[in-house]
Amino acid sequence: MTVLDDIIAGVREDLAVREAATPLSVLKEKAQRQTNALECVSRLSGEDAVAVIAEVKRSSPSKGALASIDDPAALAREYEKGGASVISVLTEQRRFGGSLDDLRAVRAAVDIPVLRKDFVVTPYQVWEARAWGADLVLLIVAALEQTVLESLLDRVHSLGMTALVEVHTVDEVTRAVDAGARLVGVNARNLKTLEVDRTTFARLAPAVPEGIVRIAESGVRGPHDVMDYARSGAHAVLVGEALVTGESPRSSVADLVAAGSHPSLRAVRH
Ligand SMILES: O=C(O)c1ccccc1NCC(=O)[C@H](O)[C@H](O)COP(=O)(O)O
Repeated sequence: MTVLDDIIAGVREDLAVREAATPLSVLKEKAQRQTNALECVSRLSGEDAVAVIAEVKRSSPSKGALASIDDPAALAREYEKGGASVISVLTEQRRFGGSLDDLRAVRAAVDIPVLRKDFVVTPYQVWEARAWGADLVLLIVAALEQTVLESLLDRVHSLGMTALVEVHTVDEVTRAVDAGARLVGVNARNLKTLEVDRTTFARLAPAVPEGIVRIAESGVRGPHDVMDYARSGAHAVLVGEALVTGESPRSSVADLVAAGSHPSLRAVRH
């Protein structure tokens, strides 16, 4: 069993408990009471600068406890003030210490789009994301059969949200594009070994067709990594650990945003 399999087994157990407590019909009513999801594709398309997706991440399978984050809303507000384009909220409980309550709190605290970052394997979780105010939902290609990926992507779009479709190989890029992804996230973290290889983005980016937004996920330690990813064609970066473990989340985000708009990157922007 891989780490990803293990995480998903736990996610399915927790999901069964929530499904027993809240019927899908109730969830749908809650989702329909939400204001419309915010548009995300153009915000992340890196027209003028590399966009920063800043993550609320308490712990991880690779590093264990990272930060206690007693007030995720306050952290998200700091990220927004630092210039983040999107807030990513890890809602998985067992390995990342997140929750849907974190998602709700962050949604209420900021004006920018919010990503539900979890291991989504059923439409119920997509409805949950909308019911708790998410604008984006992560779909991990490695965790999904192609027909399931396609139907989840359709559900995300039908609810007015955007999917961030995560890939780790060129074959997965093809699957993401065939399924209709508008945002493709290349994760430098191998979900089987948990090793981070920052060269993954440069290898996979050329396989992502023009017109699809390319997001570099994981392994950003500071401004130089944002610039390296940008030179390899990233329109946006997704950053967790470096922000939650730093001294000042607001200035850490601001430093990454400044790096992403560095004049030397104008020549490589496309
Ligand atoms: O972070 C992990 O250890 C991890 C392990 C298994 C599956 C997913 C994992 N992380 C989710 C993410 O994709 C990252 O939180 C995100 O890309 C930010 O990465 P980082 O900036 O390196 O914290």
